[in-house]
Amino acid sequence: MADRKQTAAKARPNLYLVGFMGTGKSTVGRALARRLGMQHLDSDRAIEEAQGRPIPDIFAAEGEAYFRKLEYDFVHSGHPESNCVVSCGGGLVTAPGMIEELKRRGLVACLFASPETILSRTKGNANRPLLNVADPAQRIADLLAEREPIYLQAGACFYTDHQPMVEIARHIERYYFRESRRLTAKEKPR
Ligand SMILES: Nc1ncnc2c1ncn2[C@@H]1O[C@H](COP(=O)(O)OP(=O)(O)O)[C@@H](O)[C@H]1O
Ligand SMILES: O=C(O)C1=C[C@@H](OP(=O)(O)O)[C@@H](O)[C@H](O)C1
Ligand SMILES: [Mg+2]
Repeated sequence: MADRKQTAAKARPNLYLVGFMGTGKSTVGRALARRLGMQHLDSDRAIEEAQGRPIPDIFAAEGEAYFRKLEYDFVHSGHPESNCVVSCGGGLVTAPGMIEELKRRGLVACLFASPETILSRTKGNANRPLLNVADPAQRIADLLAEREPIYLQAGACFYTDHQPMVEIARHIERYYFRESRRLTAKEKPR
């Protein structure tokens, strides 16, 4: 019986959190993993650990395209197939084919916030090289305009403005329970 329970636990699909910088993917992902009893991974942290250097250094030395290649490798071969809540870096789903790959591997929740909220949540933090510019508000507006169509088709949408993190985690947890049951039922042979 204990064995059967363990086997069932092993089959839980990954939950990927995607969305723009500052929407709360890393923070909410940690809380969600605790609630769901799953491992938490952050693509940014995994890349930094594997590279032995922080993201701004990778961008400065190697450029953004190289960082996107590291994200590609993380998704395709750098993380477990199941049982994980994965907080993705904000640009990870913008490369062609990445959304499809995440959806093939699990469930995808996309977090949203207004440009004002994004600015207030990211200002004063130098760890996001794309926002280390003279006018971060303008950069946020430009990047959002470019990326929003991609985020809108990336997965189930969750709005985070004026929402306590615990509420966001609860909403996504409900989505995960509902959709993972549906997935498991679909996979069961008739
Ligand atoms: N719903 C929220 N309400 C208030 N602050 C938040 C919320 N979500 C995230 N934050 C804060 O915003 C900052 C960025 O969050 P983070 O999880 O790093 O975002 P992301 O990984 O999407 O870039 C952190 O300081 C975090 O505590
Ligand atoms: O949106 C992006 O292109 C990026 C988002 C960052 O992660 P967060 O979304 O967790 O800030 C990090 O991967 C890198 O600075 C690039
Ligand atoms: Mg993050």
